[in-house]
Amino acid sequence: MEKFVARERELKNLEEMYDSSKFEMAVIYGRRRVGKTALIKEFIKDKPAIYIQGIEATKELNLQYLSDAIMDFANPIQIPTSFSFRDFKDAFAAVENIANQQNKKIIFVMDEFPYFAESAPEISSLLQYAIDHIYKEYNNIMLILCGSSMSFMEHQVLGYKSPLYGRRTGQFKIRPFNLFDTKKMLPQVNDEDLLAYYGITGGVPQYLSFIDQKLSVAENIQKLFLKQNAPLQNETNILLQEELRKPATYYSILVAIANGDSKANKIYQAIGLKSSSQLSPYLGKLMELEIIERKAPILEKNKKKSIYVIKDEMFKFWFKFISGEQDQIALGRTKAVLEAIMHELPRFLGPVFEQASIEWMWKEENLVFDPREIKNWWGYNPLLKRQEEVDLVAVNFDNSKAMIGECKWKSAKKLTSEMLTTLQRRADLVAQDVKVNVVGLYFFVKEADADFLNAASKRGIKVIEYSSFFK
Ligand SMILES: Nc1ncnc2c1ncn2[C@@H]1O[C@H](COP(=O)(O)OP(=O)(O)OP(=O)(O)O)[C@@H](O)[C@H]1O
Repeated sequence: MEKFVARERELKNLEEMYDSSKFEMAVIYGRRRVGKTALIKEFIKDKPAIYIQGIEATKELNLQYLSDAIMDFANPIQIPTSFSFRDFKDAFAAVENIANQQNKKIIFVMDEFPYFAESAPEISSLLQYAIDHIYKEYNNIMLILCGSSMSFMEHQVLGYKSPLYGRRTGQFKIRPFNLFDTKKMLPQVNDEDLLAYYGITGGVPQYLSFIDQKLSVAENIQKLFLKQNAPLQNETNILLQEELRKPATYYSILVAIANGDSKANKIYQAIGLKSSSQLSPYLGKLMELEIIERKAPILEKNKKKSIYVIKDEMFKFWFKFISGEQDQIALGRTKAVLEAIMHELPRFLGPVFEQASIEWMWKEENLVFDPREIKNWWGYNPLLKRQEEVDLVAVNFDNSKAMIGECKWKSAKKLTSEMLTTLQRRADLVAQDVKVNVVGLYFFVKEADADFLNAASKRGIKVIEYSSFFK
């Protein structure tokens, strides 16, 4: 693996758990390829740890591998034998015996926990027994359960119906990298290309690890999606198949959303379902997996105003540029496909830049107030008789104040003073609609020239150039 980067907060919290004088149980979960195992390996690398990964196999084989891991830890130089514990109960008890013998706190990691539970459904109850009657008595075990089946981890491990409910002392939902962590992974890439890679991969560490920093963006797109056996050519299908029973229906829903159907009543019609209530379980599941999200304008209470959009950036890129071209790609006719992607890419990066600007705002310390929420806003402008949108609205703790921002991923010469007027007009519209006092206007741009900076400054609008994000 490349050099491990980011995850500072998670590592610090895990360290604190390890240093405590009590039994601790951390639950780590998140999307596939997001770096759960990498985080665990980094955390345990210089600590006494029994690490075992569940596999899609029988109970006997999972127990055998667990037994091997425990015996290896207890006696690393022993010649391998085929000893196996009688059952998981004995294996869990043995972990405690070893910790007691060695007289130190040990970490016991069960990675891919859902595979253990599939092969041996009693495992959660047996683990609960071990925690309540053994581990909590001696306080020298830190247990880590990890899994990428998010629904399994959320319902069967964290949920109140699980025997393990209430045992965890720390919970870590691992998310893709933001722009700033993405930069740590691709330090040699220039900032402009960085935004493209962030947009294409959604900051998922494994996808970032496929990027060759010496190649151009076009060459990397070719390498990741278009070449024969390209690692992401079929990744969305693989993920849908792994997580869902009826991937075909989900696939059609994603195609509909990617084509611009954002309301439930449009989506169910587009895919031939009978009603929007038939659609809801599918949408629910896709939201749980964080592939799509339901969006509403900031501070909007009326649920009817919400729309569905693809949240996972890699899915967004794939459904926009790859899904319709699979036949061409299979035939190796990728030149025109790549040309079309590169032509559309700046537009695709518009919303990515909005997201990056929001992340800048969350991290910036010298704002007029600390935001409680930062989101888009959209609504009807009665004077212009049309819908208007604002890229970024940040509100303070009691929703009384707002900062308003517009984001433009365009070269300096395409910026005009009308754009500043539009921002001011829209800020007034937001102020009226959500009853806030606007205390700051921001214009986020790729780059700006002196004329634009002057014009903005005269109107009290702060211009934030993309290059300053990293200072
Ligand atoms: N913090 C990190 N720093 C550098 N590279 C990372 C980091 N996290 C993940 N990676 C890269 O991403 C790859 C995938 O990560 P990992 O296998 O840990 O993901 P996972 O969430 O356990 O995935 P899965 O659920 O699919 O097994 C790693 O092999 C590594 O190349």
